[in-house]
Amino acid sequence: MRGRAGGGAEPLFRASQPPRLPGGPRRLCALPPPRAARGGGGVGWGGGRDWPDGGSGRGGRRAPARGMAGRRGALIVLEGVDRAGKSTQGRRLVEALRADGHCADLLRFPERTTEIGQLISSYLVKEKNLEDHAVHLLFSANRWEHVPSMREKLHQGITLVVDRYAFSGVAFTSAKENFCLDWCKQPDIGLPKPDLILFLQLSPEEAAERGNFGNERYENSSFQEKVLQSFYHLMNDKTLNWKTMDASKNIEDLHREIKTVAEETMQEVQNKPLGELWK
Ligand SMILES: Nc1ncnc2c1ncn2[C@@H]1O[C@H](COP(=O)(O)OP(=O)(O)OP(=O)(O)O)[C@@H](O)[C@H]1O
Ligand SMILES: Cc1cn([C@H]2C[C@H](O)[C@@H](COP(=O)(O)O)O2)c(=O)[nH]c1=O
Repeated sequence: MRGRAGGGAEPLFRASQPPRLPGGPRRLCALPPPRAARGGGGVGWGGGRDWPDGGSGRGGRRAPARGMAGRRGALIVLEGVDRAGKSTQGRRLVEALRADGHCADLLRFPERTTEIGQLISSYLVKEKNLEDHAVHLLFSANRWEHVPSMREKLHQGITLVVDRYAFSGVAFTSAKENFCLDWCKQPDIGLPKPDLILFLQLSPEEAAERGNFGNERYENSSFQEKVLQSFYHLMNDKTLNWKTMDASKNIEDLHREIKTVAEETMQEVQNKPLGELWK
């Protein structure tokens, strides 16, 4: 995801966007407008929040605290090297899930609109230099600051599609000199555990041929190759549900595969408790 330098990411789903009225299944979640939509500045928290009747939820009607059927949403993470297509697929997935009548929101990390996120952004665009350990902890803090709203939404029945998560945090920092995977994982222990991690596999060479590669701090192929190796180490962890997707496929074919796996996962986990990462 590009074009967020200087803070102020553009919303992926604008609050003004009219809710979709699916012809398919009725939505199972109903909730008040997100804080981000009320307070402004939020990104990806489903400004296009949809109520079952297509209403806004404002105007006196009280929303239930949980999904109507008591089911939780799935936490689905997209990972991969820079330019693998995570943002493209994340947007497509949320659009498709919503069109099918599911409640789904898109979130991305780093979430550059918060104070921590703006500091991270200025580091990534090379306006600011930060010590490597410190920036690693900032990336993690940026995730933790969103945990309360993530948990709330998941328990309200909203599926969250997350563009990068703790795995990027570990893969990028551990690709630097003198960082081990174990140290890098520590600050993210206990985050909500993803139900599915879609690894968009693409060689750094192919990724570098995609749009605007080379502008931000980590965008060079030799570093991205080290990042890829770190991802492979993380993928050996069989306590996590990694699925490798061939990101060299065209956008539509890849989208269809991702949607199928995502829907299976949503079905499987809806009555299961949300886990804690690396615990
Ligand atoms: N399957 C694909 N085939 C060819 N081009 C693609 C594909 N998916 C995405 N792209 C293009 O590659 C570029 C990067 O895509 P996108 O922003 O989705 O990747 P990303 O993984 O989110 O990148 P980053 O992590 O660097 O923000 C965009 O120009 C996008 O249109
Ligand atoms: C979450 C996270 C990300 N990074 C790196 C990975 C990318 O190079 C940038 C973010 O770019 P995007 O276009 O906004 O996806 O930051 C990282 O080093 N640590 C992290 O925790």
